Amino acid sequence: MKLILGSGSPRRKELLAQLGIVPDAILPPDIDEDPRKGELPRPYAARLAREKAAAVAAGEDDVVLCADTTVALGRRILGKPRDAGEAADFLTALGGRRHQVITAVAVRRGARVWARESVSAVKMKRLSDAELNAYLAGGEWQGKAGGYAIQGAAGAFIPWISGSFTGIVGLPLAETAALLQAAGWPVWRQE
Ligand SMILES: Cc1cn([C@H]2C[C@H](O)[C@@H](COP(=O)(O)OP(=O)(O)OP(=O)(O)O)O2)c(=O)[nH]c1=O
Repeated sequence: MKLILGSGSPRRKELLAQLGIVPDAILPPDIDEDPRKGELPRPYAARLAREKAAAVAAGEDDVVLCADTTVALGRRILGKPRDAGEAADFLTALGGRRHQVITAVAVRRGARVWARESVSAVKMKRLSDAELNAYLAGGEWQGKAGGYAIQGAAGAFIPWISGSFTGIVGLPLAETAALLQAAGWPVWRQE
């Protein structure tokens, strides 16, 4: 039995390492991440996590772990910005309001799938032009849902959250540990 992390996200590898887990392989999935027409953020994240888990090639007895993080502003899905201009639009829309961060996790072993979602609320302050421009120039928005990373400089823009910090960063560890255990992966084995 191998553990395959189906993710190219360095955050997910690091969060897994917090549990002392080092995957046997890292195989980033390649799927279409376009939302369907009218699709709501939570079902969208849940669908993507499952599709990622299905797309990773693995042996019958291997455990595949995948996740998807989506930022939701009401019914609107904010994915990874295409460029700095889109990141600026996202951050301007998020500033001064509360939004949700959904991370869906899917664990697959053979044909069986265990899945859960973690939903957190995040308040971002309204950004001044100087804050926005400096943040964009720093490049941390790249590859991050909603165009920010709470674990970096954008932590200074976030006075309040309710939910799971690890979920916002990309892999909710409470849910992940429970799903891995359910799939038969010994999370708490003693060395
Ligand atoms: C909101 C937020 C997102 N993120 C990141 C986590 C994810 O890597 C990314 C959302 O994109 P995802 O599509 O969930 O993941 P990914 O494309 O990085 O990797 P893969 O599909 O191969 O697993 O945003 C942060 O690092 N910090 C944050 O505060």
